[in-house]
Amino acid sequence: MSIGSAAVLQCRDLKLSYGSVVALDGLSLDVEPGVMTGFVGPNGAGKTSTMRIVLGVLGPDSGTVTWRGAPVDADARRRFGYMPEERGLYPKMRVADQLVYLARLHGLDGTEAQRATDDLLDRLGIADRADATLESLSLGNQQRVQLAAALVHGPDLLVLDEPFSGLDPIGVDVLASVLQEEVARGVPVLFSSHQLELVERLCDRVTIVKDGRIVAAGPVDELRRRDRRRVVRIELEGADGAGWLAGMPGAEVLPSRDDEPGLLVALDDAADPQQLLDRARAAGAVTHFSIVLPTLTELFREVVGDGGEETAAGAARVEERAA
Ligand SMILES: Nc1ncnc2c1ncn2[C@@H]1O[C@H](COP(=O)(O)OP(=O)(O)OP(=O)(O)O)[C@@H](O)[C@H]1O
Repeated sequence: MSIGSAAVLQCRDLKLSYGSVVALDGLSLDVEPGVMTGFVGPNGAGKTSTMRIVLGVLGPDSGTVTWRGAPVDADARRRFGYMPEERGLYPKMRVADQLVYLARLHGLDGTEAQRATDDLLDRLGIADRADATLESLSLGNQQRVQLAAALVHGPDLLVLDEPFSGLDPIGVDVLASVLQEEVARGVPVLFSSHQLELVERLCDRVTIVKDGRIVAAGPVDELRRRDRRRVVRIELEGADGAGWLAGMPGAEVLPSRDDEPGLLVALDDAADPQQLLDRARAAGAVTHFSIVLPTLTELFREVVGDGGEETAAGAARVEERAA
C-alpha cells in the first residue's frame, strides 16, 4: 500500500478485537494535508473502528496513531473534527445554540463561537433554521448540522463517518463543496462512504479496507490505471447479448455503465485482447473496440469481492503496484 511520507496522520498496524471478532488486523493508514481521502470497504470491514481509534473513542489492542509525528494526545484531538456514525447532538436544543456551545467547549470565546456558527450555517445553506430545534429538521438538514458541529472549532483534521449517507443530490453537493473548501485550506479530510461514484468524483486518494486490513490505497486515478485487469468496451452489430463470449478464459462481462455504451468486458492477465477481438468479429460487425479504465466501483468489486484466492491475489497486486 502507499505510505506517503507527507502524511500528517499515520495509523500503524492497528489491531482490535471485540471478543472473538477481529475488527482490525494490522491496519495502516495515511492521511495527507490538503487531501480528501475516501475510506471505503464492505460492511463490517473496520472503517468505524479505525475512525473511533483515531478520535480516541476506542483504544486499539496494539498499534499506533500519530499526528504530525507525535502520538495523538487530548490536545491534538481537541483540534480534530469528528462526525461519528451515531451522530449524537441534542435533539431538543436549538441548532445555533448547540453549535455555539460546542465551539465554546473547544475553547472559542463567545464572539468567535457565534461568528463560526453563523458562517457555517450560511455555508451549509441552513441559516434560516438557526433557531429551530434539531429534531424539527429534516434528516438531511440534521446531517448538515452534524457537519457544522464537526467544523465549528476550525479543526486541523476532519474525520467523517458516512457524512453523505441519506442525503439528496443537493445536500451531497452542499456538503461536498464545504469539504472541498476545507481541503483547499489545507485541512486533511478522511471520510467513509459506500457511495463509490461520489468517492471517485470527490477524492484525491482512496483507501480500501477489507477484513480489518488495507487492500488498496493511493490516488484514485492511479489505482484505476494500475488495475491488473483491462476493461474493453465493444460495440458489435449483428449480435445480441454476450453469448459469443461464453467460455473465453479470463474474460468477465461487467455491468453496463451509463457513460460507456456497448459491452464492457474485463480481461485478466491471462486473457488475450486479440482473441476477444477475433471472437467479436466472428459474431458480428465490430464498430467500436477500446480499452477503458475501470471505475472505482469495478475496482472495489474486484479487490473486495468474494472470489476466493484469485481475488485475494488481485488485491495484493493492486496493493503492490500502488506502493
Ligand atoms: N461494539 C461492538 N461489539 C462487537 N463487535 C463489534 C462492535 N463494533 C463493531 N464490531 C464488529 O467489528 C467489525 C468492524 O466493524 P466496523 O463498524 O468498524 O466496520 P465498518 O467498516 O464501519 O462497517 P459499516 O460499513 O457497516 O459501517 C465488524 O465485524 C463488527 O460487527
